[in-house]
Amino acid sequence: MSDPLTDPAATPDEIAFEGALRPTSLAEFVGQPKVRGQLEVLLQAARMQERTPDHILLAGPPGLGKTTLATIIGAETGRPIRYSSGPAIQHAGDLAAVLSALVPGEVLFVDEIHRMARSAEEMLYLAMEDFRIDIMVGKGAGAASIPLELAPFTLVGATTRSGMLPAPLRDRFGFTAHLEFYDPADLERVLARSSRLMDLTIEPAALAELAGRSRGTPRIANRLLRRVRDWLLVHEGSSDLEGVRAALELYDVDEAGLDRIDRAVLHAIAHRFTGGPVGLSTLAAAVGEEADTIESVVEPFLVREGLIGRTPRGRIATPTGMRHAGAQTQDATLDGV
Ligand SMILES: Nc1ncnc2c1ncn2[C@@H]1O[C@H](COP(=O)(O)OP(=O)(O)OP(=O)(O)O)[C@@H](O)[C@H]1O
Repeated sequence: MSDPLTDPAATPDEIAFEGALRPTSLAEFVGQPKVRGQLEVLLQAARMQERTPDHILLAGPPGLGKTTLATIIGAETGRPIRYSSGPAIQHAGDLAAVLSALVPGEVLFVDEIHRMARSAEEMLYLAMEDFRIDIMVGKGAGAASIPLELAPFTLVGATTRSGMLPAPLRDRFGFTAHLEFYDPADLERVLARSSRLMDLTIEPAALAELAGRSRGTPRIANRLLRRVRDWLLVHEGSSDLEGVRAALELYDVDEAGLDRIDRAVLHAIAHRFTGGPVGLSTLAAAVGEEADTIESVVEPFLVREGLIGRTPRGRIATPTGMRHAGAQTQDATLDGV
């Protein structure tokens, strides 16, 4: 199990908390200036021509605001929004039921769209292009296809793996927004906004500290803020830099945003395997974690921070990573791998 504090995926108990902190307009949406600008033009053009906006694909790692943007697209266009997800659409019939219930102009949000069944994907091609589907009734020689007209709608798909989407589906989106990790200044603004909504007063230096430990991800920033709020309440502590540092120390999040598992992985590569290279399964066994967790949650962050590198022979610690783990560096040329 990965550490829930720094895992970018939402936990079930977070849904209500996240809903309360979700911006409801593009103006309120912090950061991602490029995507915001692109969406503004796209939505305004549709408004001016009184048509449904083009289908939109939101691509990027978890916790960066895809669901939030979908909700905003609904709000900005003044249209109702219906939520679904790839894993919930396991048959073409599941999709037909959703599509046939849409009201004119509705926004249909499909989270994790890359996990939808293949048979449903094919139905979606026609629906996206022509706002109609063919429903198959009967079997064998008596089978017939009945065309069904759909209300015009805007599909907003979200994916953490745009590379896994088949090209014909990707091509049917009029616009793809690529969400990037947030820089610390933007995360500070996310945190300032969230603390206002949570009725918390936190000093700017303390917010900056939290932002620096949030892995470029608003979901993690909000989650750390929630832990700091609890700490302040229980310890009657002060909401300054020292208070935030003490709270994060309790939860094992270090100054670079590394948690217990990140540090265990880095420490194993640096010390046990003397800087690497080491294969994924050996590493997983050494730290007692699932290889999948290491590959999908821990590694991308450590690579992005320049602490480890991936080579054809396995994972290595960079000199920065070796220093972070308190290990001797043997080869200064590894920096920036
Ligand atoms: N740009 C932003 N400004 C303010 N808050 C944000 C922003 N982006 C995300 N958040 C907050 O971060 C949390 C997670 O966002 P959201 O659920 O939209 O992420 P997601 O990309 O859809 O994640 P997943 O891929 O796991 O579904 C929400 O509470 C949301 O309010």
